Amino acid sequence: MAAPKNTFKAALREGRFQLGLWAALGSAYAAEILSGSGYDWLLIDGEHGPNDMPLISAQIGALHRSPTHAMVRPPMGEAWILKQLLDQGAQTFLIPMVESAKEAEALVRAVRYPPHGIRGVGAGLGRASDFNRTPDYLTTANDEICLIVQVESRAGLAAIDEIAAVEGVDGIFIGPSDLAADMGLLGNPGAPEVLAAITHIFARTKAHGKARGIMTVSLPQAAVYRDLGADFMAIGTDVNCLVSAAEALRRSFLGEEGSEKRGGGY
Ligand SMILES: O=C(O)C(=O)C[C@H](O)[C@@H](O)CO
Repeated sequence: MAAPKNTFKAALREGRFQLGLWAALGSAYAAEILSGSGYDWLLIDGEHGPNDMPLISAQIGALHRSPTHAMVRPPMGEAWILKQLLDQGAQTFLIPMVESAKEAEALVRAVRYPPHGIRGVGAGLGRASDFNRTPDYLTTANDEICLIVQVESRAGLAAIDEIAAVEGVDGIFIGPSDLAADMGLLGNPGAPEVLAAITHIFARTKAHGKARGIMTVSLPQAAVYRDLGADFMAIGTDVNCLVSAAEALRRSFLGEEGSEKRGGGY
């Protein structure tokens, strides 16, 4: 019996758009609730959510046998944390702030077993191998890993072709908020200059045969990104959903008009 099939990676390869949601509450219960909401993937945010390894593992577990695929973002793309996340069953990774082919190549090695990489052998202790109940896990795991790197700075923008060309990078994900910030447009990810950069990154990513990803909490902006060719996209966050729904309920009961003001980033 082989490593679990990565349904998200397979969908991208078949050209099937994948709709996602950001999970930053740091709650396995919330992740389990959201797994029934019809999204193709859920991003477990270890960069901006109050997540540690036990919490991320619990969220991976909450999604484990659901139709919603777990995508995990570590705080940084470092081999030691990727090793732990892999053994906990993560198969799809979103790595923040990648700015060179050298960084991307190191990430590819970190998520693969030798001879193609440096991943330590320990999955027999973890969910990845169904706790050592998957006889062929070691020899089949590499192919079911999906590595997505974030391009979200001027340096990453300048290096997009070398990054997208790296064998083993399956997709490029744009972080509009951080990209805007680095472009001197903090809090304004919808600025024309940012859209121009996104358009270029998408075009070069497509040229290298890789998947194009992005996120937004604005549905009009999501339509623009979809028209630009996004292959996978998050259209909201659990935090925003909770805040907006709770405040809308209060206003509705009290008969209040209008909506709460939000900050520029998300
Ligand atoms: O820079 C971005 O935009 C992202 O990478 C997404 C954000 O980190 C996250 O805050 C989404 O809410």
